[in-house]
Amino acid sequence: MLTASLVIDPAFVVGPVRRRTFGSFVEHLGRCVYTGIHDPEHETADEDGFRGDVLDLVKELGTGTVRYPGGNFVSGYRWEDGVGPREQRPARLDLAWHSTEPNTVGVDEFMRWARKADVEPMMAVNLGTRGVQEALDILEYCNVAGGTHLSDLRRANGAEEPYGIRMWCLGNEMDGPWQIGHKTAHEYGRVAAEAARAMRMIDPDLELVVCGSSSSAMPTFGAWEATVLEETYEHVDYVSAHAYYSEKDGDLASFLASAVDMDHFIDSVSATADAVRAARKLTKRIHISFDEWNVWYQHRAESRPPTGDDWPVAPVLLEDRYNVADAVVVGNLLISLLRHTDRVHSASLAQLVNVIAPIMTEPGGRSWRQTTFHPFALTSEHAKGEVLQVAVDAPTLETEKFGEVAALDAVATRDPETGAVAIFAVNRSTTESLTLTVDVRSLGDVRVVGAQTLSNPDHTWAASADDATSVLPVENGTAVVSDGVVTVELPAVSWSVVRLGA
Ligand SMILES: O=[N+]([O-])c1ccc(O[C@@H]2O[C@@H](CO)[C@H](O)[C@H]2O)cc1
Repeated sequence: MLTASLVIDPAFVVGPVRRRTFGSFVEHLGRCVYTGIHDPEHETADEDGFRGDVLDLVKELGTGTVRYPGGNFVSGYRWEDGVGPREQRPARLDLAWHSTEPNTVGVDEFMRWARKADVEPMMAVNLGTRGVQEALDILEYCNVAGGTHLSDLRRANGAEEPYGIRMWCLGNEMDGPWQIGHKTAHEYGRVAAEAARAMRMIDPDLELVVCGSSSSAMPTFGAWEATVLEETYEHVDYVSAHAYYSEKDGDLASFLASAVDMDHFIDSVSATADAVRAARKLTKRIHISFDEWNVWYQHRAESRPPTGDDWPVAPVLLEDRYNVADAVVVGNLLISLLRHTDRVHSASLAQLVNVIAPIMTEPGGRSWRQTTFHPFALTSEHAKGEVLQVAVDAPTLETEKFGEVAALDAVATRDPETGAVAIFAVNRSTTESLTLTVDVRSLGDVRVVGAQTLSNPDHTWAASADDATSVLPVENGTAVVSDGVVTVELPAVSWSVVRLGA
C-alpha cells in the first residue's frame, strides 16, 4: 500500500479553467464525419442528416471547441468543393488517407452541426497545396457579413449571418514529411506569417494558431518552433502542440506516466516561445493550442490507410478500442493540460467520433462510449472556476522510459463563486493501491460531495457496442473528510475525481 499527500490552498491560482481545454476534433478521416456525426439513414438523423444519438453524446462529453476539417486532410482540401448544391459537389481523392471525399459535408454543414452540438468551431486552412489567397477566401466566406462575392455566396447557400469563427489554424503539421505540401520551418514560417497578416486585414481580432511540431519526437522539434516563431511571432497568438501516446511492448508503467512527457513537452514549447520573445524584446506571450492529443496505437493495422487502386469513401481507419489503462492515461493528460492552464489556452482531444475517439458508432446502428469518454466527461463537468496549484508529496515509481516518476498525479480546481472544489487524481502504480490524504484546512468547513473512480482489476477491459457499461466510474465510498484532511483510497491503475463543497 502506497501513501501520498496533497496540500490545496485557494490562494495559489494557476489560472482560469477554460472551456477550450475540453475541445475535440472532427476530421474528414475514416468514419469520423460520414457514419460518425453524419448518417442521414440513421433513425435518429435530423433534417441535416446529423445523428441525434451522437449529438447527445457530444453534449454529454462536454466538448468545448471542435477543430475542423483536419488534420492531414486539410493539407489537400479545397473548401469550395464542400459548399453549394450537393449534386454539384465533386468527389475528390483524399491523398492524406487514401480515400474518396464525397464532399457531402462541408463548412456550412459543419457549422450547422457545431451549433446543434453547442461547440465553438476552430477552423484550419490549407497551407499544404494552397496558400494566402485560399485562406483569405474561406475567411471571407465564413466571417464577412455580406456584399462581397464569397460572403454573398454563403448567404445564397443558406447562411445569412456570418459565422464569426474566432480560432483559425494556419495549416496542419507542416513539419511532417507525410504532410501534403510539407515545408521546411523557414518556408512554412514565411507563408504562415503572410497568411496571418492578410487574414488580420479582414479581421484583426482573429485568434491564429501557427503549427508547432507533430510530436516532440520529431527530429526538428524545438528548432522548428524557434524558426517558425521567429517568422510569425507578432502575427499569431498560439503555437500548436500534438502528442499521441500508447502502451508499447507491454510497458504499462511507462505508458501510465505519459503525462510526464506532456508536462515536459509543454514546458519545452513554452521555453522556446519565451526565448524568441526575449531575443526580440517583445512583451506579448504566445500560448499553446494543444490541438491534437490522445492515446493512439499508430502501429496497429487499422491505422494504416488503404493502398493501391482502392480509394474507399469513409473506410474504417484509426478505430482504436480503448481499455481502462488508456482511460486512466487520458484522464492524466487532462490533468497535465489543466495544470498548464496559464500556458495552454486551448486543447483538442483527437478525435471525436470513431477515429481514435471517445464516441463510437455503427453505420446506421448503435453508438457507445469508450472508456476514455468517462474521465473526459467528468473532468469537463466538474473542473470549474480556477485551477489551483497543488503541492504533491508522493512516492516514486521506476519506469523504463521516464526514469523515476511520481506514483500520484493530481490537480485541483475551485469555483470561487460556489466554493466547489474538484480534485482529479491518478494512481500510476500498476500493482499497489494508494492512500491519498489532502490537506484542505485552508478551505474551511467542507464535506465530500461525491467521489468517483475509474478502475478495474483487469485494466485491459475495453468497451464495445455489446458491452459499454460493465466498467464505468463508480462511487468511491472511501472518501472522507475529518479535521481538514480528506482521505481516499485510489486503486492501482486508476483515475478519480473527489468533489468537495460546503
Ligand atoms: O508522429 N507521427 O508519426 C505522426 C504521424 C501522423 C500524425 O497525423 C496527425 O494525426 C492525425 C490523426 O488525428 C491527424 O490527421 C494528423 O494531424 C501525427 C503524428
